[in-house]
Amino acid sequence: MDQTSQASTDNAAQGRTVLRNYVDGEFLSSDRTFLNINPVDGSVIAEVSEADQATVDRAVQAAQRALSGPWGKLSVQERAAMLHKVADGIEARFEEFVAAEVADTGRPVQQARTLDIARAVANFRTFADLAKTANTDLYEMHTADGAGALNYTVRKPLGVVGVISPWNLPLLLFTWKVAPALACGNTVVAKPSEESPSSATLLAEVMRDAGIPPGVFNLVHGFGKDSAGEFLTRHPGIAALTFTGESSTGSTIMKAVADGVKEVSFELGGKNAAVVFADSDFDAAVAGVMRSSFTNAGQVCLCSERVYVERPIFDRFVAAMRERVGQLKLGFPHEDGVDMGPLISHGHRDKVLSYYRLAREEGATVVAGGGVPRFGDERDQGAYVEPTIWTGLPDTARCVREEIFGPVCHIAPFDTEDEVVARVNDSDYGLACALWTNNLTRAHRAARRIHVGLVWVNTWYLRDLRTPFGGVKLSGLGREGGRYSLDFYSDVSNICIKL
Ligand SMILES: NC(=O)C1=CN([C@@H]2O[C@H](COP(=O)(O)OP(=O)(O)OC[C@H]3O[C@@H](n4cnc5c(N)ncnc54)[C@H](O)[C@@H]3O)[C@@H](O)[C@H]2O)C=CC1
Ligand SMILES: O=C(O)/C=C/C=C(\O)C(=O)O
Repeated sequence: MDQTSQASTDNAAQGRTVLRNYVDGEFLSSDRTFLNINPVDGSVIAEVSEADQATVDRAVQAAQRALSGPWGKLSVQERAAMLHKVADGIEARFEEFVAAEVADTGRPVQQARTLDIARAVANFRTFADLAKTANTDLYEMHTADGAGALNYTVRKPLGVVGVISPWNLPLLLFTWKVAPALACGNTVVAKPSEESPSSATLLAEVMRDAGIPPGVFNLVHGFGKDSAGEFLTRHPGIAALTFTGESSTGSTIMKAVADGVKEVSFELGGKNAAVVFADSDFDAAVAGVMRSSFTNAGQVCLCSERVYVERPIFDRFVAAMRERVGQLKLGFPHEDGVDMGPLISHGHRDKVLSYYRLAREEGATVVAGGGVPRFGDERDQGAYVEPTIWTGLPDTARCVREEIFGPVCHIAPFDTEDEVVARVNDSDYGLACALWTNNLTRAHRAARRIHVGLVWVNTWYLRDLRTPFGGVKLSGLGREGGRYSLDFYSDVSNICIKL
């Protein structure tokens, strides 16, 4: 039997916290729960109420009703003001959000502060302001009678938007979709990853306290198949579905929404390259590739798992990377100077370790890492792996072609720009690429030839939220960011007036 309450959490019989769903302005628990595990030491953080089909139905119906309630009558300026209140609410409880994100993922506290939670605030502020200041198109046209006509476009909400997000940057990616969806006047039913439900549950409290009307933001917890994820994607009441996660999940979701011809926006996997030319600033390139390979234990879709280095500097580059990887500090999230936490789960660690084994079978030279660190304390029950560097694999190796999503890169030499561009493009994925060179002409030329959605030159993961973000090939469909988000989360209608 479902129970409603004003509190996002409850206590289970064992004294554990239970995270609840948030539907139509009420926190809802269910009989069926799953465990939320801390990947630092394998301990239980909380139980999570899994939303069943009836709960998802209730959430979608509430979201549909809310479209014609007070929310639907707000001006874009009023909506934007409410989203700024949500951002204020996150800031007011900043350290609680940091703690929630750190508990679910084991990431360094410093990263949660400077990247994850800070970006969640920025997502709400940015899309509130963009929606408020967005312009629309105007086309004057000639008509036979000489009087002419005016065409202008208006943006209307799509309706109920389904949001499904992953565990790697939990609140950042959740709010990257929820914020623009709301800014455009939609209502939302959102499912965070089953691996990282805590920060989204806190966000529901912030939404309520900021005065977001009941039904406008609904949170459902659960898994994908036969659970809240699939119930949401198959629901006839949603108008559009936005998803970040694995490419194969994107494909499954696309089939699920096909019958209803729903709009989709997908940010999917990557097998991104970093290319280091001999004319680059060597130290900056080493530092940049360290970041792009090992940030968040390699669990960012933008991370570089393929590194190509021009042959004259190849040996020196590999040696510098080996030295730097040896200095990375793996540890507890709260430790001073910690660089890397565990992977998200033991399940994901099994996957990453299977590639560590495969690399050896495929003939890799293991330059650094390749195994599981031993700490001699509770972290040995956690999901840590060693940051790892390989060399010596052919471009056909599975470890060079498949997304691993861990702290690992393969470094290979190259001889010419044409050759490296072809090798970078020889991938089923096309999300991001980082180029390191001091030759500006080459940077522009290569950047245009590389078939990805995002190219960084002499930097990596430098984000301006107004820019288009997304990938080609198996890496995604559509673009979000700035006006691209406004376009996706709105129905753009043309109004033609004969003068
Ligand atoms: N941004 C990225 O590129 C990400 C890539 N991954 C990769 O994917 C692998 C699997 O990780 P998962 O967390 O299982 O990713 P996933 O793509 O299966 O899960 C992402 C989200 O989709 C939901 N989901 C899964 N199957 C679904 C379905 N059939 N219908 C509706 N929703 C569904 C999940 O519950 C979660 O909220 C990882 O080992 C990693 O390699 C994982 C997370 C993010
Ligand atoms: O900064 C962003 O908007 C997104 C970053 C990372 C991902 O999308 C991902 O890892 O999936």
